[in-house]
Amino acid sequence: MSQTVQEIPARVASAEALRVDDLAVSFAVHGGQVHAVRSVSFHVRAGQTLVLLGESGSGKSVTARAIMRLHGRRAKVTGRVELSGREVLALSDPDVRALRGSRIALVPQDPTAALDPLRRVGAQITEVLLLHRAAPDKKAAQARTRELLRAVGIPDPERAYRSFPHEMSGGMRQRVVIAMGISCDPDVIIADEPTTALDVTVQAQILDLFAELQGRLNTALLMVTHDVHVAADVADLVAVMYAGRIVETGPAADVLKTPRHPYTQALLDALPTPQTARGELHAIAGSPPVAGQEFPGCAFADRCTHALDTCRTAEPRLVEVAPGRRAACPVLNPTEAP
Ligand SMILES: Nc1ncnc2c1ncn2[C@@H]1O[C@H](COP(=O)(O)OP(=O)(O)OP(=O)(O)O)[C@@H](O)[C@H]1O
Repeated sequence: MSQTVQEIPARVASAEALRVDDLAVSFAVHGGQVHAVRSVSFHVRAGQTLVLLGESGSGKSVTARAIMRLHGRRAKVTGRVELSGREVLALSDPDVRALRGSRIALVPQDPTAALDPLRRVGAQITEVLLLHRAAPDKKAAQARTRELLRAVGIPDPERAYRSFPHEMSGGMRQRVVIAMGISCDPDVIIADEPTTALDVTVQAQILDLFAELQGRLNTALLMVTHDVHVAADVADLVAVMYAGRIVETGPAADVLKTPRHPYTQALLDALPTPQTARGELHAIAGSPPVAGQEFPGCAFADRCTHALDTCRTAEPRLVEVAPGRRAACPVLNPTEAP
């Protein structure tokens, strides 16, 4: 018999759902390699939300796609990705396909692209349930689809069930994609800028929905965003990315309150506040690195107000700066000489 969302047993809160170790992704391009992601390591436990935060081009989406093995043939991926104890990068293609949608689900930025425009919403969710054998038969899958549409806050699930995607608002479509994502009770949900395409009030509703579902389902959530407010809203842990690397990571409340890397500080300084007068925004000086740009030292040095000469020659390592917190800036976090 199929389970309702409320009936799904709670996962063990301390269980590690996703572990990424030393992930590196590079792309073969004309005349060389673009190193899009390097030395990325983190883990997310059941019930936790980790936000990958950074500007456009920092490597957030490439990281998310590599975890799901959606990186394409031109990419070279090294490192380890462990999903509930299974090594994803070593699995065969059919095994990875079986994992996607069942143990790990993706909620993309654009819900329209994730849905078939020619098929009714209910049929699309029912199909996912049957494909992954999450319901014993069609009737049970249809009943569970209605339950899922209700669980993601769609006011008239019956009508939504029979609707085509274009008959729904962007926010409702994103709820449908989330319903599809949680349909097989995955261990991990990856949400890649899930609210960027939505207007502000709908954004807040969708973030509330993620929080509510997390409380109920105890799924691990990896969210990708460039928006500090989104990170502050949903994250337990945050990993700040710059030029393909994590430059700072730790509990979101600490990292966003007392950042220990100049890039995180700059991101926070660039936020408008109710007191910010027009024209007074502190945009981060300089521009982010372009794809393929290589740095002998710290990639942020040219934009950093704290940079020393050594920052341009020696690559900073991510080191523990407080319990549970790591940052890759020896200038803000000097260690005592041996
Ligand atoms: N298929 C590809 N071939 C070559 N380079 C790529 C490819 N996909 C991504 N990149 C490069 O990898 C880097 C990281 O891209 P990524 O999409 O992860 O950034 P992001 O932080 O998610 O930003 P955005 O929010 O704009 O997607 C960028 O420099 C991008 O140009």
